[in-house]
Amino acid sequence: MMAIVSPSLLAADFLHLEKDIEMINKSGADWLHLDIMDGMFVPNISFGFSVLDAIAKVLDKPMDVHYMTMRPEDYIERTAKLGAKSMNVHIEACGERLPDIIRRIHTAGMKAAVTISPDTPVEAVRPYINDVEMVLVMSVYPGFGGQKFIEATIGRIHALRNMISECGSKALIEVDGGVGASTAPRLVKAGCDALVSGSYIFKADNPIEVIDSLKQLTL
Ligand SMILES: O=C(CO)[C@@H](O)[C@H](O)COP(=O)(O)O
Ligand SMILES: [Co+2]
Repeated sequence: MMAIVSPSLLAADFLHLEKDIEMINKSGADWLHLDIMDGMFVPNISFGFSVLDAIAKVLDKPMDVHYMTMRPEDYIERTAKLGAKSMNVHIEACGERLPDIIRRIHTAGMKAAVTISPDTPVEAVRPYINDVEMVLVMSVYPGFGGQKFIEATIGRIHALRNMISECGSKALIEVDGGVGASTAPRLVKAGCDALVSGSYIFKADNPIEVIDSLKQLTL
């Protein structure tokens, strides 16, 4: 099976977003990854619903929305209204509200992904592993694009892959941060199903070819 590729729009040219969305539509990308930040959960602010609404009108691919916010549950219905495929919420932000948030994401008709930052043990997702469609593993500290890949992520992906098979879960593993030519093949080998990649794709001379090269990585 080919890797799922989800380009992260954070690295796009925000003055010419339409051009980048058209490129994504033409490309072999499976999803479009959209990073929402609130300046509280992470020390940065990205973009909000006025931008998401505009994107939704021209985008042909499913939206993979990554909430780096303290209260993602406040936006479940609006995210579903956009037509988003999945909502990725951080375990560190949701705490004990997580089971209810997962239920509400499903009721709104979306797939739910539980997301873990680099310092959160992989074991923290075990209680939810049969309830979510995906686990998003951060391979950088969330908040900014263009950071260096944290090598310890490879071991974390192996551990998560083992947990998923032990528990008979169908959850996909997605990885986010510093994914490029030297890291993507090792991540897929370790058991990743889906690769989020921002700078490596959008800063390339030929982003469509880069997306294809990531897709060629077989699971
Ligand atoms: O969620 C985030 C950052 O917080 C990511 O989705 C980044 O946007 C990935 O960018 P690169 O590391 O691939 O440049
Ligand atoms: Co992201």
